[in-house]
Amino acid sequence: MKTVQVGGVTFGAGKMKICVPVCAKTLSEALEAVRKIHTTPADLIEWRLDYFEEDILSAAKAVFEAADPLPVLCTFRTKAEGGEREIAPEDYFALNEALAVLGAPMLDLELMLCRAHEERARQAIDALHEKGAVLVLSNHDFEKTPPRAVLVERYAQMRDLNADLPKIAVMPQSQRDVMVLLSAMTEASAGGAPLIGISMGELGKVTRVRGGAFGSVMTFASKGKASAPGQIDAETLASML
Ligand SMILES: O=C1C[C@@](O)(C(=O)O)C[C@@H](O)[C@@H]1O
Repeated sequence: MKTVQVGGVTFGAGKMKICVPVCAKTLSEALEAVRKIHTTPADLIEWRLDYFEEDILSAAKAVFEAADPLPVLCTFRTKAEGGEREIAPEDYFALNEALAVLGAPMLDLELMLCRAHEERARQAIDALHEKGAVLVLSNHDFEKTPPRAVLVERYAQMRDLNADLPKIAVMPQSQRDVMVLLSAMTEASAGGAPLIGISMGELGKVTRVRGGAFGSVMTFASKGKASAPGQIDAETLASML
């Protein structure tokens, strides 16, 4: 498998990397959450910016420094894709560019927002890469699992937009849906291209543990507040992996 390096973390080599989200409203809550994550086997931290109620850019350096040596994935998850807050598209791209300037090691941009504002998105993506940030392009469906061909096509669109790590998280309604996601991941990662795939909820838990066998290089686990249905506690997941 091709690898993607972020600080001391090599995605695509060895086991799936464990990412633990921080869903804090204030900087002091975020620092406390980061401290707790350091006691877990997490490989990296996701800072969910849509939960944060203080000034993101003023807090960013303190969060990155507290997390060190773990890299931080900065994610503003929009309401449309299951997040806490709305944001105007220009503010969204500008925020991500500013975070890259401040040294964010990894950033998550949503595929649908990027496609709806493609020219602006490509400009932002180039700017993030110029600053050395690793880009996760993501897509979520908290209701259902779209057909396999749609999922494969979305992974391809993410690669076309220069994603380093394309990511899809969808909700299964049946066991078959879990297999639809795994099958789409297998096709989209053929040839060794790394990606991330998650089937959420109870039914999908198997993908959070065994997704690595189907091309997934990262899995999300919880410490305290989970950021999505089906997330497994970080220590438990590490022992399962
Ligand atoms: O995209 C994802 C994956 C996720 O939704 C999950 O299912 O674990 C959790 C989110 O915090 C993250 O941004």
